[in-house]
Amino acid sequence: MQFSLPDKNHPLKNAFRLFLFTALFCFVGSHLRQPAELSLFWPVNALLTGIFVRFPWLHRLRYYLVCYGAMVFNDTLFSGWALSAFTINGANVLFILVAVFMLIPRNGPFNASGRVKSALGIFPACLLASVLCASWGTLAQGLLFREGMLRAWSDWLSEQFSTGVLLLPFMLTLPRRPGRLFLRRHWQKGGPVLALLGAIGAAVTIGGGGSLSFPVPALIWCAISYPLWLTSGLTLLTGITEIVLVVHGVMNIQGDDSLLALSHLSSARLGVATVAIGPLIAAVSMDAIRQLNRQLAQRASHDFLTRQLSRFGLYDRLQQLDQNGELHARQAGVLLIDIDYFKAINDNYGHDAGDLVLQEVAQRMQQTVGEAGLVCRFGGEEFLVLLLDRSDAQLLAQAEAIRQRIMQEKFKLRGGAATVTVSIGAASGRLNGDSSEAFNRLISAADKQLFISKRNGRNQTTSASQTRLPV
Ligand SMILES: Nc1nc2c(ncn2[C@@H]2O[C@H](COP(=O)(O)OP(=O)(O)OP(=O)(O)O)[C@@H](O)[C@H]2O)c(=O)[nH]1
Repeated sequence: MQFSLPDKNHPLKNAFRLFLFTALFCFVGSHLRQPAELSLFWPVNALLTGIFVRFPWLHRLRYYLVCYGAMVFNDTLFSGWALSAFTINGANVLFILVAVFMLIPRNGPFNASGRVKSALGIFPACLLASVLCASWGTLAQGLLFREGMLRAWSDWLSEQFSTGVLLLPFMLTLPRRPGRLFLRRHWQKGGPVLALLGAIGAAVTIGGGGSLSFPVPALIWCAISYPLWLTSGLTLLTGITEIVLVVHGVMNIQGDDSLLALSHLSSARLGVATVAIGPLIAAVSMDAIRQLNRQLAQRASHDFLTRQLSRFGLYDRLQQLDQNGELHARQAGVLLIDIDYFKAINDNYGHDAGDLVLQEVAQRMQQTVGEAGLVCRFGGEEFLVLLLDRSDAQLLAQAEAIRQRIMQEKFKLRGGAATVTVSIGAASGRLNGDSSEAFNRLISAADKQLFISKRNGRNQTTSASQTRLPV
């Protein structure tokens, strides 16, 4: 199934299609007028709102006039109305205008996050649009149908509000090829739909005031299992089904002796239970989402292989410390540590062995600096150690301790044991002003020292304050 979309370059074609669309759904709506004057569903307002919000460039006076024309045309032709066709349909256009104005995306085209935001705004938008639409409509209708104003107003409002809230989420989230998307991804996950059918069946069988809420847990299960548009579609269908079943007396919300022998209270209790379980299911799934977010954050901030901070994680940690004022004016020491001839380890022992060396080197570094230092895999076979509040002499001593610890104990690799050495560049300074800038300056100073260590034969530490320590 693919929709034929409005085309910016063909205004006449758009106007023609909008006219037909509006007239068609007005025709459908006016044949749902029951029991008498007011329609059971008047979907055209919500449908047009959805179209105008999804295609904001249609939000032009001329297209509203086309829709209004189609509404008046339908009522003049099929309802036999004259002047009232003009006044009553003003209420419909008012609904569309208010809802579109509140939901239309203001920052650029209608993207996915815009849709979600619009979905959240549907409730207040429909409420305001329905109140205004019902007020205007009741004035016109009061003259026409001579009904009690308050009753007419509340009927009108509740119909417009419920139809808008049911239809618009679906309209705003529906993808272009829903059929193909559904078949490709979700056809095996039938459980939630079966539960929904079961819940509606139970509501019909049990009846009573609580039965309307029976589908709530199944709909939340749908929300967890299916995409937004599909859940919105199923919610729409459930809502329509319930209203139709109630109207035709199939679903008896007043309770009835012909139904299961359950009291009103039992039905209400079941209803309350299903409502209560709804937020619980939502809370459990939110908890799962939060856990997943934590795992993702952990993955982004830590290097998968060595389990040490990634470069991103280090900067993130520094930012946190900085925001807490824990870095200001403190002495920071940076050690840039690069494994010597690491390519040869890969070449001689294989990439897996190279990975083991990286893990073991990181572990030895962490054991040497302990909790006091931050160890980060800065990239490839290069590590960074950050130590706070150390004098230059202490920083160099720490660097030497790391170097010795890595060099002294051979690494057990498949096919033998190898001595691994590292070259270190050290730099230190006070973190005044912008801490991240000061930190970057330290890194670049340490990098220069690392280069000198490499150039002078590797397996040594060089520092900005005290050049080259002995091998
Ligand atoms: N096994 C493994 N190898 C890596 C990883 N990341 C980078 N390398 C390798 O590290 C090697 C770095 O090589 P070079 O930059 O030439 O450095 P080197 O051989 O250590 O030489 P020097 O630094 O000059 O002493 C490259 O062969 C990369 O493929 C990794 O995650 N695992």
